[in-house]
Amino acid sequence: MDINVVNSLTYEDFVKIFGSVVEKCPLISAAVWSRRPFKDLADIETHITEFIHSLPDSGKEGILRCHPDLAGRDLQSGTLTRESQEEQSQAGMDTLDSAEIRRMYRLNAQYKERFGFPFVICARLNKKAEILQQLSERIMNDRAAEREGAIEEVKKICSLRLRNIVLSDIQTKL
Ligand SMILES: NC(=O)NC1=NC(=O)NC1=O
Repeated sequence: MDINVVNSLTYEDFVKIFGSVVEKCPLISAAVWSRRPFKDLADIETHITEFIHSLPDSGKEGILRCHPDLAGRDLQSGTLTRESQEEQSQAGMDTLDSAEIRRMYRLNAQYKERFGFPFVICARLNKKAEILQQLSERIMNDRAAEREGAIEEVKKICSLRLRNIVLSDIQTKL
């Protein structure tokens, strides 16, 4: 996607294209649009990261609360966003056996109970064994450390979704 095209997008089209790079948080792209013109894709990512880091803890936790559980209700009922569905399937969340599903439900519930926001990890960079391992380890963290770690995962998810948008645009052009 040519950066000059991106820089000439109306904010409606910019949000339509980039609004889902942070799960269910189109506000972030709607805010970042004002920072155009962007030098390149990395520049958009930098502005998104800066926006997220500028938020108070409550704002960061709000972003985390917009994420569906891994192997949770939304996956079971088929109501995940397209991006989340692809990411969770790729990590094998849709092929867990009943014992693994029960373990994910239990650990996700315990994690939410402790922190008041859901466990978030970049599913594209982890397979189910690693996800279960991370969930059972990270639940022991203190809240501040866990909030920051989870936001780092949101940034990884965002980075991969941004790249997907650019790549899919190039593919439609070819
Ligand atoms: N709770 C989560 O970590 N959810 C997710 N991580 C991803 O990479 N995609 C999701 O839906």
